[in-house]
Amino acid sequence: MKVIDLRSDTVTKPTTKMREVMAYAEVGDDVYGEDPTINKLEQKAAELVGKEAALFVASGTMGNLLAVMTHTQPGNEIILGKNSHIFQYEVGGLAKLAGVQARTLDDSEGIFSTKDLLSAIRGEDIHYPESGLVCLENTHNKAGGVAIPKNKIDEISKTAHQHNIPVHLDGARIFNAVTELEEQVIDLVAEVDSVMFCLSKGLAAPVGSILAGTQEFIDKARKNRKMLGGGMRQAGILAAAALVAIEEMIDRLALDHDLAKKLAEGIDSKVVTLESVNSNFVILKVNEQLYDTKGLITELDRKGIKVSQFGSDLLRVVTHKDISKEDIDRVIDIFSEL
Ligand SMILES: Cc1ncc(COP(=O)(O)O)c(CN[C@H](C(=O)O)[C@H](C)O)c1O
Repeated sequence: MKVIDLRSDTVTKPTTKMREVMAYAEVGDDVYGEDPTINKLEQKAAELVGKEAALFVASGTMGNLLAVMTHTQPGNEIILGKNSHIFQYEVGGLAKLAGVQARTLDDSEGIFSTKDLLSAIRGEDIHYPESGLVCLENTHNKAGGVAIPKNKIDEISKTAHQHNIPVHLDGARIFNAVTELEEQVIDLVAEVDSVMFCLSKGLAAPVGSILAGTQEFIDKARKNRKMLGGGMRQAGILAAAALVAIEEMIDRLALDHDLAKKLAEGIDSKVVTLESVNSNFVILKVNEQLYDTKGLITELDRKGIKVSQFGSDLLRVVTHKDISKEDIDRVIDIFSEL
């Protein structure tokens, strides 16, 4: 039976073209800055998001950790959403490895308010840590893949900058955000100081993310990456696939969003109701009178459908390039039969 894997867009497999270019990639020792394919990727990625420089890293988590480490000093307090990926799902790296404490704000709608930000920014007081960084996320995972409009990103960034605090954007799915908002990515990230975006999710590269910012910031982040053991040698093999990801896989994200909408509109089931659909995320609420959520996930898995648990009675369904229209039709049928 064919498995329809809707757990996440992290499961995307590289395209045939990615595998071909990986095989013939021109490589060198990237620790010495001599991998031509990495250099080309970092230059193109920086241009793509309108920043001075960019760094190829192993994962989105590493990119976010490097941003926190590089913007802050140990002992700083960083301000971020209580539902942010950096706070919820990055293993406490900001405390253990960056030595900062988290000040969380309500980002249930995908971003916190300027009012809440102002109340969290530390003033001068002998008792206070310094507010060292503000982190945002777009699209926002725990808010259901919601895209945050430019004006909200800019408003928070402006307020942070008025208090000399830098802003990092966790843009793991920033290209899903621009697809949803029909914005240019350069405009959407213009006011943030650093942005991380994932190559290995909707863009389907096998590995990696990009961290972009000023040249000075990226030079420091590169050194921090080396300290974390993230200096890579002939990484052009991975960069070749990443170049295909940014050159060819951004425009097709609209297809994933269309399939998410198709699923949301087609769901007609006694066991789940539609909670939300944003970008490539569909959130379903389980009727716990009929199924407990974990039991339903197991039953779906038995039928060849993989989904994620997203809350006590919520499922997350994420569409991506390896999901077809026919797959979505089958998922709708299976839910209607349950
Ligand atoms: C907003 C955001 N920022 C960062 C990351 C981390 O990226 P990786 O470290 O997995 O490459 C993720 C991954 N998200 C993954 C998923 O959604 O399946 C899991 C939860 O880690 C993310 O959603």
